[in-house]
Amino acid sequence: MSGPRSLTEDVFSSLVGGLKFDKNANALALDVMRKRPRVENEKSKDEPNSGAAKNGDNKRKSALDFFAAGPAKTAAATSKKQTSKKSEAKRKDKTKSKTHADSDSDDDRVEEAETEKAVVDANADADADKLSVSEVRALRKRMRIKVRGSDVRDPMLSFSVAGLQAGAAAAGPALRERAQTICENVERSRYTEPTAIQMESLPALLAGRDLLGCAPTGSGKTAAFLLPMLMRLRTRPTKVRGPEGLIIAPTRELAAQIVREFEKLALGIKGLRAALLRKGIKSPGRFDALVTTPERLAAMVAEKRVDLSTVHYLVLDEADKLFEMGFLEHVDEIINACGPETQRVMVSATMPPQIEELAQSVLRDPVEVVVGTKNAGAATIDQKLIFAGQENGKMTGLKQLIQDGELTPPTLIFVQTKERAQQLFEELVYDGYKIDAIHSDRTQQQRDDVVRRFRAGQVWILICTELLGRGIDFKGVRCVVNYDFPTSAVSYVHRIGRTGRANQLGKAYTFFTHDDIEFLRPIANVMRLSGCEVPDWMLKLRKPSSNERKAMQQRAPKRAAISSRPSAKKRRKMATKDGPSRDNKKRPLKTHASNKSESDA
Ligand SMILES: Nc1ncnc2c1ncn2[C@@H]1O[C@H](COP(=O)(O)OP(=O)(O)OP(=O)(O)O)[C@@H](O)[C@H]1O
Repeated sequence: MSGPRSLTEDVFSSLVGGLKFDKNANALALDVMRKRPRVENEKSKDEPNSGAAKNGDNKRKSALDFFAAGPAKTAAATSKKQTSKKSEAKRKDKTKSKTHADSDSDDDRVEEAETEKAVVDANADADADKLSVSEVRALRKRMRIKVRGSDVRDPMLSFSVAGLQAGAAAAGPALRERAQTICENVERSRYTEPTAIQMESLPALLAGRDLLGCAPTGSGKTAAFLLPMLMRLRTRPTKVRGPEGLIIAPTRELAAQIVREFEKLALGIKGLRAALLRKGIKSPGRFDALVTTPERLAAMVAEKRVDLSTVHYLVLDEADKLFEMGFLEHVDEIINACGPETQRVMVSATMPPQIEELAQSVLRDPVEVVVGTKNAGAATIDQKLIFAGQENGKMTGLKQLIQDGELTPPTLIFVQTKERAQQLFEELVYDGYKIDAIHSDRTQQQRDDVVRRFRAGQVWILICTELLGRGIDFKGVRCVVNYDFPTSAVSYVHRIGRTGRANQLGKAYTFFTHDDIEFLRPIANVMRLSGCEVPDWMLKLRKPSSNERKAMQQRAPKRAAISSRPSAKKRRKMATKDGPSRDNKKRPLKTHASNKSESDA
């Protein structure tokens, strides 16, 4: 008997040979296909390829507007800001009178009247911020925002109590206080204005819509889904009822970071708590929001330790990664366990077309937002390719970069495997750099410790694998080095995206050898789309076939070990010819700085 196809099967067929997505087999997907109208608010095609490199400078400039505080504000936006100030003053008056009413009486009718008044006030205040249709169109064009979907709301130009409350107007005066607290937290975080993705996501998500958001690395997608979540979660009695919000991320490191961001933005909101789902966690259902990796959650659902039927706001962060094989089966289970009414949010800096189609199939009448050029690197990153000839040329090249002062700390160096992370660490640790390595072979405590010390500036160069490739926000990272060539353009975009975040400038160096040349073109293409100079010959290289690309993604190429020591064979030869081999000379004890704390523990 053949049952309905799962998402896993669908993605598998898409990965093994063209997308054969069976919409009819999936009731939910079928429903989506019937219901989803496709109204184009803006031109939806990506920028044409030609001329992109020529216009690189202009593109970089306009792309910097992801953080709206950029210099080129439209007159419209400025005048609306003044209006917004007026409405904020009005709002303060109203808040005063509201507080007065609250303290004077606890009569239910007063409470009801207040609810209605607050809703009307919020809408009126939000209306004061309203742009005309042509202003909205001009703003989106200037900020390179494309929006698709039915009944899309206007962008939110400022973080205001009225704006936050108007979106979620149904909830009444208690929410006004919450919106006020959120705005204070936003201000404390020094978010002066919403970024492009936040401008569009907030109104849609506050209104309860599903959303698919694609915006460059470091452009504020986390707050784009967290702020509406904070407005949409209900404060509840203390008894255990199950989480209302759920955020899935591909790595524990990213999940932990999202919890920290939640706590920062929710500070002072009574009764709203988020937790990282850990093995030993007691009664996870008592938290309002859970943040987790798919495997951990699926395991706990299977053990019946978490019930997801209460979830009404589900986020898939780094959604395209979560729809890849290995994660997809669990993600599929999680989406089903949350129930069909859950609001679904998917965001990422990259969204390959076949994954996008899959993601679309689980969204209902979504608003789609694309900021900048899809699948390109952030325009704040100066990207460079370095030809190293052979494998051992990379070490020479790296040391040269260090000597030339190009590796401004804090720096991240990406390699393709944990073994190579260890090898590179052992090569560099003797040179006296404040260096460490993070990969999946290290214990969770070591990983947490390394991340903490890197954030604190105690580690200047951090060697890492793809484990840190997605979503991690180390604010000050000035430089990223791809010591090993990334296995896909998507991986490249995310790796280099650890720098150049939040409108800061960053540098990215990528080494390539003779063997990497066959996969150079997709990376050169990303660079061109991001507005960087690339030699013409790279863009004219043969395009790797989709099978070659898939093979490369699944298995990184074999590379000679990173070592300045001669190979074992050479050492044996040297030992018989020249007496004792160099290997017999004792090297200093090699330890990670954090191994100490591990053995101390
Ligand atoms: N409105 C804002 N103004 C200024 N800074 C902001 C704003 N929103 C977010 N940020 C900051 O920008 C940085 C990047 O944000 P975030 O980590 O959400 O990026 P992202 O888009 O999720 O990146 P990635 O694709 O790599 O996951 C963070 O340090 C965050 O605190």
